[in-house]
Amino acid sequence: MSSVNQNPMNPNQLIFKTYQNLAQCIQTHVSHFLADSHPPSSSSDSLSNHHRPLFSFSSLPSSTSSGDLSLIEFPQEKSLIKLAKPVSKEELGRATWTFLHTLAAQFPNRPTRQQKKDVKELMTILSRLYPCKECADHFKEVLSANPIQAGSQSEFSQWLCHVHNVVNISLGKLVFPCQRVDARWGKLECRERACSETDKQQGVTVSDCNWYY
Ligand SMILES: Cc1cc2nc3c(=O)[nH]c(=O)nc-3n(C[C@H](O)[C@H](O)[C@H](O)COP(=O)(O)OP(=O)(O)OC[C@H]3O[C@@H](n4cnc5c(N)ncnc54)[C@H](O)[C@@H]3O)c2cc1C
Repeated sequence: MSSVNQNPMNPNQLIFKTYQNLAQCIQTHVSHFLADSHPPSSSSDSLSNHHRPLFSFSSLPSSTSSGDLSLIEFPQEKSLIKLAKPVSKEELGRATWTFLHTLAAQFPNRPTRQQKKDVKELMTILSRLYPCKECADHFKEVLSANPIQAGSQSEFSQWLCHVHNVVNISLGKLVFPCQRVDARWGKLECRERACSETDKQQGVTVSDCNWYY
């Protein structure tokens, strides 16, 4: 006896069967996707699973170690991305003062003419480009009443402490004791390049030769 199908499908049945297979296929993929969207129990599992979607909202961690910041983990990238949220005037101010006082703490004891010019320009540019307009305008006035002094590291850090205090006073904040500025803003933990032979011959200190260019 031949094994040929004795009941061949008519064209309508064939089309119906094809759609049925297609629907089943889609259903299978969707259920795999949903299963993948739930985070696995260990972080190593999550990193080795290459079929996970890049991220899905259902897999967002409910809380993070960074307090109120919302973070999305990209398992394959092993990186954290902060969801954008507006930066407050206070946060911006603290970050900028941190940058400026840290810069002043690293400033050379014997700055070159170029370095003195650079910090002066930096302050002027800051007073023009500072992202908070009212702060920038106020800082312009502060600078014109208190011209920058950057003849040495201590001169620059004391001047900066003074202008920060001018801003503090205008905001009704406490005045910082500038004799304590070195205790508050110490040296930066950063790998330093070795001094060249010329630097050493000229008696340039390690902290200063990192600055010479
Ligand atoms: C150039 C500039 C201009 C600004 N202008 C304005 C403005 O017009 N209006 C406004 O609302 N905000 C302004 N801000 C922001 C404001 O100065 C503060 O940064 C913000 O209010 C947050 O204050 P804070 O109390 O957390 O400490 P911050 O003043 O940000 O100080 C940060 C830290 O620095 C230390 N510190 C404080 N004073 C001194 C000092 N004199 N010397 C050394 N270290 C010090 C303290 O440990 C303090 O915690 C300005 C910021 C900058 C950088």
